[in-house]
Amino acid sequence: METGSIKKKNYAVPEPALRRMPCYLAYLKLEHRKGSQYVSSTLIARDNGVDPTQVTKDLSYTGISGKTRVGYEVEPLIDALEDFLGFREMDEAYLFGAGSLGTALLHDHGLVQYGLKISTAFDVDPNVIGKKIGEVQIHHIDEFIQRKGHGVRIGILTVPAQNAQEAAQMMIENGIQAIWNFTPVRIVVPEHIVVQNTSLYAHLAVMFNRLNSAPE
Ligand SMILES: NC(=O)c1ccc[n+]([C@@H]2O[C@H](COP(=O)([O-])OP(=O)(O)OC[C@H]3O[C@@H](n4cnc5c(N)ncnc54)[C@H](O)[C@@H]3O)[C@@H](O)[C@H]2O)c1
Repeated sequence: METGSIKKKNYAVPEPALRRMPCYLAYLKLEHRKGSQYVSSTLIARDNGVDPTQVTKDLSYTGISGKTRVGYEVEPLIDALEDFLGFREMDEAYLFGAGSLGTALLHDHGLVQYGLKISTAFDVDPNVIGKKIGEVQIHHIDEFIQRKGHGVRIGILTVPAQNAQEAAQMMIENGIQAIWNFTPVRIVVPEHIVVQNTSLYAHLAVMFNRLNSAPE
């Protein structure tokens, strides 16, 4: 794996396609483990609940196309998807707020497989500063400000909602260019800053709604 900067910009690719690609990737890895050498777009479509033409279109962004009758060669497609999604380059991130969610993310081994390594965590609580969670040391937020210019461009925001905007501002002022925002606050940032909002609860709300409106 290379260490690198924030992944190549693939802005031309629609977001729904980008969201489907990690699912195809996980599926292809399972197929690879089962010993499959080729897999058809029809099969990928069926097993992922997507239309086959959609699968072909989504996968065409990687530059790989299927062969008539046999479909896609599994291994090269895995490589192409991982390259395309930037999962093979390792980006370094700082985590802000090492509380209950921050700790869970620090314990997650999956992030590294997807090209994100949390190297340091920052907090304001004297009870956690100086401790280690997994391999990651927790420092006082002031140390981040002193580190300005150290080249880390990704920040994971897991502070309480009431501190989110202020923390985001401080992150940006000190070189963070992309914020993975787990707080429920829609933080206001300059246009050039990348923000990705993520909420487990939004999906939970959808699940409850679907469950409660399902026909008897
Ligand atoms: N997106 C999701 O699915 C999801 C799930 C759970 C929680 N959350 C949100 O994540 C955030 C954290 O939740 P939690 O349960 O881990 O809270 P928590 O109270 O356990 O942890 C928050 C941590 O942030 C620290 N902190 C406060 N101000 C800070 C600052 N300015 N800089 C750095 N650290 C600071 C606190 O000391 C604490 O350690 C909340 O905004 C919560 O709403 C989102």
